[in-house]
Amino acid sequence: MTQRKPLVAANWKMNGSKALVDDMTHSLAVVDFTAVDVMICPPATLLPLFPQGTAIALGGQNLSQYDAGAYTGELSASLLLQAGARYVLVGHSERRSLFSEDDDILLAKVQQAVATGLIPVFCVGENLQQRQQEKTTEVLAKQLAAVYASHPELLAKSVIAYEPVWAIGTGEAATPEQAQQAHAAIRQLLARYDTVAASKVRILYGGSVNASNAAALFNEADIDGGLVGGASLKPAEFLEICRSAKD
Ligand SMILES: O=C(CO)COP(=O)(O)O
Repeated sequence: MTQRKPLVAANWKMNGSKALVDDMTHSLAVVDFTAVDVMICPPATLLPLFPQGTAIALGGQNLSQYDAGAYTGELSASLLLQAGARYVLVGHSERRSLFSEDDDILLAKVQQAVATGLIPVFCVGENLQQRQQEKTTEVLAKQLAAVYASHPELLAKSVIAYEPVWAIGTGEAATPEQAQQAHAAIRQLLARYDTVAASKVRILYGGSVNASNAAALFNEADIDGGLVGGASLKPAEFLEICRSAKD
């Protein structure tokens, strides 16, 4: 139905090893990459350990808002690119809440990524209290506006990830209906800034995706793949999730 090719992305967070790089690469060799794009965001030190010349794309989990200089411990977009990344997560809820990344920082990060040729995967999502107070759309609107209202040209270069905070790492995924409703709202909100880009942008669902619930989620009209945490550390299960995504 859609012209959007699905993307299934792994976020290993602060997990993984050289052994997992090898196991995952081996396991994913059988994916039909004409039907789905697959991307892995390992810890940055593991990026160069992935073999070159496979169809698996790589991403960073975070980047600096600065381009170079005296920023001890930080990694620039250019360093990630040179380590093999093509994508980078920006604004994951763990970065927002645990590392105090605010709207201004996140805009700077998306700009750094795009200026350097990385595709930002911009993460948005409400927490439980916001959902219970029926503020989900309002929260999504504010998070998206922080980047795309002032810089609509960044949308055509982005991927969006909808990750409701209450579904991350809890085993309680959004239902396909809940997720589709949020994805449709995101697409509609983005259409304010660029209608064409909004219809083309891939919107991934993240939050307790596993091999049992992936197909039903990916089947929804505005869900263009997933951003998978815990289940992306298990090669056989992650392969199943990749296989659940079709055009
Ligand atoms: O945060 C996530 C991906 O970025 C989701 O994590 P889980 O799949 O472990 O819920």
